[in-house]
Amino acid sequence: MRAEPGLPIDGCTFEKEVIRLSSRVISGDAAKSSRRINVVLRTPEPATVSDPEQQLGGKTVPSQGPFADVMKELDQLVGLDNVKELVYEIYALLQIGQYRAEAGLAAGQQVYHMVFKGNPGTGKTTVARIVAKLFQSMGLLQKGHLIEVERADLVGEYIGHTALKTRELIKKAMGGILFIDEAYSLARGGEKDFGKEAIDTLVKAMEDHKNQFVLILAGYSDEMDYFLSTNPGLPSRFPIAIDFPDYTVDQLVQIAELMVKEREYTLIPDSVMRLRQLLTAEKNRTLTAFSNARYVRNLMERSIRHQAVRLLGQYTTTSPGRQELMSIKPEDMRTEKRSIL
Ligand SMILES: Nc1ncnc2c1ncn2[C@@H]1O[C@H](COP(=O)(O)OP(=O)(O)OP(=O)(O)O)[C@@H](O)[C@H]1O
Repeated sequence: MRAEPGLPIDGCTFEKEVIRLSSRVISGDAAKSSRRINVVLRTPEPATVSDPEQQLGGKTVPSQGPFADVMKELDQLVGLDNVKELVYEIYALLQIGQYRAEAGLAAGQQVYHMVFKGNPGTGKTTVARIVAKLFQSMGLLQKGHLIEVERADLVGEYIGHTALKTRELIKKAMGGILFIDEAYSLARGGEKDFGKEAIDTLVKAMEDHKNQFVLILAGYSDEMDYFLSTNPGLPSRFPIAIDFPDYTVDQLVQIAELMVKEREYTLIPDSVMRLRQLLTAEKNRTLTAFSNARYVRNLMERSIRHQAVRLLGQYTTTSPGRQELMSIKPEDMRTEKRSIL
């Protein structure tokens, strides 16, 4: 993937004061910057009477165009109300920013680097991918792709190697989002570790390539809080922090139903009951490391395999009917990892 030059902007900048993010907003030096930038804003068409509308977290947003498609994708995610509200606020900010620019009013620059905090499988990567597309459709990012990396991708083996590897990935992320999973591990070895070199290179790139890419640091809540508290220069550079709480059993059941529906399967009522039992037991068993929707996805994929084996055993001379082919039964839902595939 080739790096693209800077983001096109068109005299539209925004005041930090305009945004009130429901998730935590950390005021910072970067956010205080009042330097004017040129941004071509492809702000979504305002909703009109002839323009059918859709809802996002109870708010009305346009239902046509690329922006609308991404909003639809976001709205289909189960729960995540804080994320949906935040996205609506960014949308509102851009919309009003455009009206302000048209009215000749000044505006400050907004910084969109973020911290995503939560356990595995709580939707951090999924949301980051949607945010990338959303920012592209809003004209904030040129390409809207996501480069997902972890410590091993950034940190090298000798002096200078880390800066080289990190710069290479930043280059790939230009026009999109650089998503660093388990970002706290960059501070693992303290001052002498090469992880420190990766952090310094990232901070420099955030200065040198303002508005050309968005950096998202993701990881467990406690570890991320500790990481940010031990790197005092960092919090002010990440004005948006979003918590991804563990899903409830009800939400996980909804997610499971969505996942099987996408594959044209259904959970019969007894299977939903079995799923509830399994989820409750698993949540109690792994208090801290429960992998949420990822656990559900693995369980559903395993159940689909078990259903195939069951059906093949049952139907030796005839083929199963449509209903049988679609139904996941309680006996298909087993937690052990053993599998034929
Ligand atoms: N709210 C949701 N609604 C529907 N599906 C979801 C939701 N959250 C997560 N998923 C699905 O669960 C799976 C895991 O999600 P994702 O990879 O985004 O989690 P994560 O927080 O990034 O996990 P990790 O930290 O382990 O990488 C994906 O298949 C994703 O589509």
